[in-house]
Amino acid sequence: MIMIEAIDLSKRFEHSSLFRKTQPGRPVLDRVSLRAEDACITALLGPNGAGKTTFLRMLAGLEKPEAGSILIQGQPAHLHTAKFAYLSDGCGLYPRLTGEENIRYFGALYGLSDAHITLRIQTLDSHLGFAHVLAKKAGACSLGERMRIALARALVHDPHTLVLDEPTNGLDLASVRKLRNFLRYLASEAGGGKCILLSTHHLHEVEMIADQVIVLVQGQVKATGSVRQITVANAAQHFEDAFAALAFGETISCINVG
Ligand SMILES: Nc1ncnc2c1ncn2[C@@H]1O[C@H](COP(=O)(O)OP(=O)(O)OP(=O)(O)O)[C@@H](O)[C@H]1O
Repeated sequence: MIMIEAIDLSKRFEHSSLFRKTQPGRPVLDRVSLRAEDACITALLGPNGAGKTTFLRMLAGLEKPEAGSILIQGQPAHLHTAKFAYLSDGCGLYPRLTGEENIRYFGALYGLSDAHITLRIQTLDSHLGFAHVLAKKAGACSLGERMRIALARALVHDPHTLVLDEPTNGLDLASVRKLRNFLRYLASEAGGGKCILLSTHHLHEVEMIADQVIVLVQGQVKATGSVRQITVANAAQHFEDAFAALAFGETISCINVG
C-alpha cells in the first residue's frame, strides 16, 4: 500500500538568511511527485542543497508547500500525526533535559502513560542501545549518543510512518548496524510493515538497506527505482557511478578487468 504520496510539490523560499541562500528564481522543490510504500524502506538521495530536508520537513508539516499536496494513506497528512515520526537533521533534543526526560516528554505529549513509556524505552534500548546515556543531559551527549536518543524519542509512540533525516549521522559502525537491523525489522511483517522514508548521503547505506531509491537533484526527481534498476538504467557498473552521473553530471567510467 502507498503510505506517503507527494503530488506536484513546489517550494520557493522568499528570503535568504545570513547562512542560507537560494538562487533567485530557482525553486527549492520543483513539482516533486513521489511515493513511499508500506513495508518498504525508501531512501531519498541527492547532493547538498537538493531539497531533501525541505521535502521531509514538508511531510512533517514544518514547511508549507507553495503548490501540490501530500497524502498519507490517501488522506491529508495532518490527520496522521499520531502515527507519524519525524527525525530532524539536527536531532532537535532539549539540551538541558536528560536523554530519558527528552523521551518521556515526547511520550507524554502522545498521551502515553509512564508505564507504557518505560516499556517503550526498554524495547527501543534493546534495538538501539542507549541505556548508558539516559541519565546524561542531551547537551552533554556526543553526536552519536544524541542521535540514538533522538531516534528513541521519535519512535516512542510506535508510529507507522517514519520520516528520518540522515538517521545514521554521527553513529559508529556498531550503531549503524543496529539501526539498520532495527529499520529492517520495522519494515518487515513481524515489525508491523512500517513505511520508512529516510535521507542519507551514504551510498553504501542505501545499497545495504533501501528497497526503493529516489534521487532528488536541484529540487527535481531525477530517478526512482531499486539500486539495481537505477544502476542498470544509467549503464553503470556501480551504483555510485550512476548516482554521480545523475547528481553531478559525471560521465560513467567503465573499468574493464581482464
Ligand atoms: N529557511 C530557508 N530559507 C531560505 N533558503 C532555504 C531555507 N531552507 C532551505 N533553504 C535552501 O533550500 C535549498 C535546499 O535545502 P535543503 O536543506 O532542503 O537541502 P538538502 O538536500 O537537505 O541538503 P543537504 O544534503 O546539504 O542537507 C538550499 O539551497 C537551502 O539553502
